[in-house]
Amino acid sequence: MATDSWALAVDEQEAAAESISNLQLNENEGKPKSEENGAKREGDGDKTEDDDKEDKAAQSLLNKLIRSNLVNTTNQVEVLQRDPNSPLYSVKSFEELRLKPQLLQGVYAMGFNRPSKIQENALPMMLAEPPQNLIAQSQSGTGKTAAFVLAMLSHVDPSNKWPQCLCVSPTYELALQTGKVIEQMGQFYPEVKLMYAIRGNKLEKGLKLQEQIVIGTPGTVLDWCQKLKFIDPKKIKVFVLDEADVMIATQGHLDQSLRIQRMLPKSCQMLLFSATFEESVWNFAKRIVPDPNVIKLKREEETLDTIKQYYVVCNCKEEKFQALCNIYGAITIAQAMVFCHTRKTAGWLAGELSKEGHQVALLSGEMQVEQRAAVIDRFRNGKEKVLVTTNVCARGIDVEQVSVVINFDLPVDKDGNPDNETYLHRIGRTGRFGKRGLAINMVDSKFSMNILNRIQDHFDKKIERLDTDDLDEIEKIAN
Ligand SMILES: Nc1ncnc2c1ncn2[C@@H]1O[C@H](COP(=O)(O)OP(=O)(O)OP(=O)(O)O)[C@@H](O)[C@H]1O
Repeated sequence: MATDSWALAVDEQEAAAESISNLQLNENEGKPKSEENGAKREGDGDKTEDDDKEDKAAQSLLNKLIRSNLVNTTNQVEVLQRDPNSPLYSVKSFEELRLKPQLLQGVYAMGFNRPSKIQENALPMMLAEPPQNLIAQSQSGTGKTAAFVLAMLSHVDPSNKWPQCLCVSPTYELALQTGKVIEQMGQFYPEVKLMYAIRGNKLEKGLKLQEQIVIGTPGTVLDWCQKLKFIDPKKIKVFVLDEADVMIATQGHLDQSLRIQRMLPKSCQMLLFSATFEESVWNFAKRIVPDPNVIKLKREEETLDTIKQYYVVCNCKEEKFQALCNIYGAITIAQAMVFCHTRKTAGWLAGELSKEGHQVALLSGEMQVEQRAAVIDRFRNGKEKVLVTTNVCARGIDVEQVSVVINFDLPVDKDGNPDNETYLHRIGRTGRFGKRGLAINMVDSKFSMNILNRIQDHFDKKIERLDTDDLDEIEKIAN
């Protein structure tokens, strides 16, 4: 069915366009000119680099908003020291870091008992004297933000009433989130003040900032350093560039970040963080951070080993819905995620499931990031038992407790080929959890049967046929 890939492409563009225009609508209010270069041309259909950046930024924000704790990993941290002869320090407790008591109190008040894997190595390096430069990469949720926030707070001298730490984030919303962490961790250290260099924060001409830490987006930070001179860049001791992979997706941000970096003194400590580390990020990182120490933490791989996979053959979406109802009638499902191609199908399906008495949450492309986070949060807290979504909305979101995943439509890319990566991400689990899961794929045409076969071949894992009219057979899959 050729319309499948077309529908997906349309849905993706539609969703991207809307989430972007939502973000951009907000962003353009009172925004300095220098940051308006990312505006999307309405209706041009093609995804631009800026759209990708907004996708990434939105995803990163979503992850932050819904994350309640640290992502654990069994992988080992890889450390490349600038000076291989100097001893490699790592710490197993926050006490070993000899933090200021007010900061230690802040760390514990946040519920942190011990450093995360990345923090074990990154914190001693960042807190060392003389200061060391660092490039660190690890997946979202592994404790990078908390690490550099602690480093910034440790390095400021509160008796000096001028900016000493500068942190740049790719978007207004991400800057606010990081700001919140600074405020939380510094809650017992009220002498240290924070200023947001973000759109809408208009200061009087000629003002000199007294706050020791400034967090903002590259355009505004650059203006404040260069044009408006609210900040004297020569007095900056610590420069943090967060979410480098999101940052470089926009040419403007990349240039602005480099221009900020060039205004800083040679002695300034440069720190750069990224969730991913493709070639482009690495090239950018090396330009921002001279003589770096490098810390990398590999992402935990997902696997299909503990997942039982089935497929159901149907003729149309109504039959697929009926099959879904039969499955629900036969086995107890604590929580399920159902993926559809288009927002229209997702909306329709959520409506039908509600009519059947299911508590359904719908994640849809027209929702703002905060609304999406609220839906995911409710679902994670068990307020709804079924989450119906399109792939665009749920990409990158981990809802680990879900034991059943239903592909109401199989994942295909824009050319109509199987999207194996998305398939794995939807139903796979990281080895560590090892929880058994159930995946049910709905097939409704020769096209989708072919996609299913290719996915099966790709992973070399059998996907069994399931007859949803046979209640006994369905019951067996639950065991
Ligand atoms: N040492 C720790 N112990 C317990 N929880 C922690 C620790 N460090 C961070 N956290 C918590 O873990 C979550 C993820 O941490 P953090 O936001 O620093 O990760 P991150 O790698 O910066 O993620 P992202 O790339 O999404 O910003 C947060 O809720 C944070 O409060």
